Amino acid sequence: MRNRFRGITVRSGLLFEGPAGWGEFCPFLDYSDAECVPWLACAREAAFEGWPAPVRSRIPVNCTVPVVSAARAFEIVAASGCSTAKVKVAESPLAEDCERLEAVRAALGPSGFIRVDANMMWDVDQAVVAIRALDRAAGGLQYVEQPCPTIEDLAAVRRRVSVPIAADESIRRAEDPLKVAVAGAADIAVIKVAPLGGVRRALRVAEACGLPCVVSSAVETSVGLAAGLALAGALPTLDYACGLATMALMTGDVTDSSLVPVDGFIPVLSTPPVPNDAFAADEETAELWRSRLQRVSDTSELNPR
Ligand SMILES: O=C(O)CCC(=O)c1ccccc1C(=O)O
Ligand SMILES: [Mg+2]
Repeated sequence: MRNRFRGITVRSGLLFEGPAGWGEFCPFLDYSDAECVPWLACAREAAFEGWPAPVRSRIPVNCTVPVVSAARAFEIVAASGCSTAKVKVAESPLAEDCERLEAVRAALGPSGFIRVDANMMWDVDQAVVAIRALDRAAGGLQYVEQPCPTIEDLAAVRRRVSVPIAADESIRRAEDPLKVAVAGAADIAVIKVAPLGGVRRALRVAEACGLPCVVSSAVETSVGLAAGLALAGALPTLDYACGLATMALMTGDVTDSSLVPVDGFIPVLSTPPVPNDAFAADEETAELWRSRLQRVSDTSELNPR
């Protein structure tokens, strides 16, 4: 990673090939075997089944701004070519988040869209105070992603602020993402293809939640990102830019034709890109992933869904 993101500085995962192409299995290292089962289903869908036909050929995307200085945030947004920026907040003092948002607005100009992601860091009162300040600093926020941990808290915040609320962790870490009732608690659903078990399952979650969706990545290589793009490409409607421009967060990729935005859009591929040997893991890391794959495979046979 170019910067620490979600507490990590190095991303690792396992790529495998099947008759339909390459799949990426890359749950974060702190996830339990049970929580990794849908990630494996997503990789297997790419490798063995392929994806449903898309209804659009390119996806508008946001650039992602980690917790960096205001000056660096300006550079990231200006260099991205994107007219929507997603900014990580709540990990640094509110005044610093506000400065970063002012810099992002300066880089985007008045017509750009700014969204923030708090990754569940606030309680309801903190969220209300912070969202009002951030909305002012940004010159208007498009939405705030997962301000608080629970659905009840999202609903409470939503009643007290005018900025729309997006649910992320509330959906992807739910016991059953197909049954989670976010409609009264959020205005927008963030859906991620790997934690939701692949393109087909994520499409069902999108339909079940009944909200406009934003497809976001889990910081995969271009192999895994292609699945997210397939999901964004297959959604019946897509009203917002997606969080799939995360290759820019990484120092490199495993393909020569990296899925990075051009003029704010990334193309939808019909099959995943074919990886090369760049960033091949050391033997210890490879063994960790082989045994993880075996355990998660065993777990998914015990709990078919
Ligand atoms: O949405 C984006 O622009 C980037 C993806 C992102 O923020 C993310 C990436 C990995 C894990 C969690 C998250 C998140 O949205 O919280
Ligand atoms: Mg999020």
